[in-house]
Amino acid sequence: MSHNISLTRYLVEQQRMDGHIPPELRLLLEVVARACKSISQAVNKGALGGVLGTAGSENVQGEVQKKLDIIANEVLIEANEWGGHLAAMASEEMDSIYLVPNRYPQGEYLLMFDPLDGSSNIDVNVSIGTIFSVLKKPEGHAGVGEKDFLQPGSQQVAAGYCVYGPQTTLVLTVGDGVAMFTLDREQGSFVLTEENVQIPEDTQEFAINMSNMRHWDAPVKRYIDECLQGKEGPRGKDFNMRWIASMVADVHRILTRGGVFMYPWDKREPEKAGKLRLMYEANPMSWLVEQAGGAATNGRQRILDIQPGKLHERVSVILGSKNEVERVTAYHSGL
Ligand SMILES: O=P(O)(O)OC[C@H]1O[C@](O)(COP(=O)(O)O)[C@@H](O)[C@@H]1O
Ligand SMILES: [Mg+2]
Ligand SMILES: [Mg+2]
Repeated sequence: MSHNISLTRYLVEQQRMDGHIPPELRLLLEVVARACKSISQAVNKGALGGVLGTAGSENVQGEVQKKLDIIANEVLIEANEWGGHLAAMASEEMDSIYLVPNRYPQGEYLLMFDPLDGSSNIDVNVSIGTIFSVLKKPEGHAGVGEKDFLQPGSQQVAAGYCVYGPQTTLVLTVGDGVAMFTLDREQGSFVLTEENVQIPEDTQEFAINMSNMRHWDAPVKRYIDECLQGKEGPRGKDFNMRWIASMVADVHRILTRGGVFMYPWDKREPEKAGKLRLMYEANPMSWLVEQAGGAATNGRQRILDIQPGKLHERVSVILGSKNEVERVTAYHSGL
């Protein structure tokens, strides 16, 4: 593989190949990438740029917003609203959908994002990221409303994330495998560094917030308990554990070397299906993981098959190496 293929060239080639992606989608993804580049600059400046700390406000889910949550949200909106490819956007940080203003050309795509994932890691200089997902506006009616966004993840036409870590890496799928692009700061462009990413089917590494153990449901307890028994237990092998608390960084590790990630339903807030958001976190990550040969379920059902009931819907998430995800899912049906 040549290491000089820019994101633009990769997308142009995807567009040419059997018309894999339409030109409007290619341009939209380039704008998202440009916004990520700009968020990456802000992240890099840290205290020097005055971007650390809280903003003194709360988002729609009652979470305290960090300055960077708001900055990243604004960067994504400003970059995308005038391009002519979008009908509307939705974000973890906004109560309702954002319609492209009338003064700008209207498009046929819907963009969803978690502008800054891993907010608790911003101030401690640990990897954070942006997660995004693109749907097509359903045909047959004028205008756009929240209902248009309520499509299962299997309808996504593009999904990806950008992780701001020791390197800034953009990871993308348009339904033809997963590709990774590293930001070359001297050139100012994302360069293809990994194609056809594959997650190994087996793993000896799990990611879960162990402090919630006493609140989990029996199938998750059983799975983790068996992992912890290591060589002496029913699994017959030792397991390692990682928990970064930025989903974007945990998923990036899994796409790089395998593993299983879980943020299951728990008893702390039993009325919520989970902590993570279906539209901005679970759907895009699940599609990437499936495209890399892994699996993603909520314990009972494939995440990409879930019909969302509302924009800010939450979901229980188990994703990563196929055999482990299948095992945890089987435990949920009592097997
Ligand atoms: O602090 P906890 O409960 O372990 O939660 C960590 C999880 O919360 C999240 O940070 C939620 O994302 P936001 O920072 O976008 O709210 C995930 O990225 C991560 O997996
Ligand atoms: Mg998040
Ligand atoms: Mg967020």
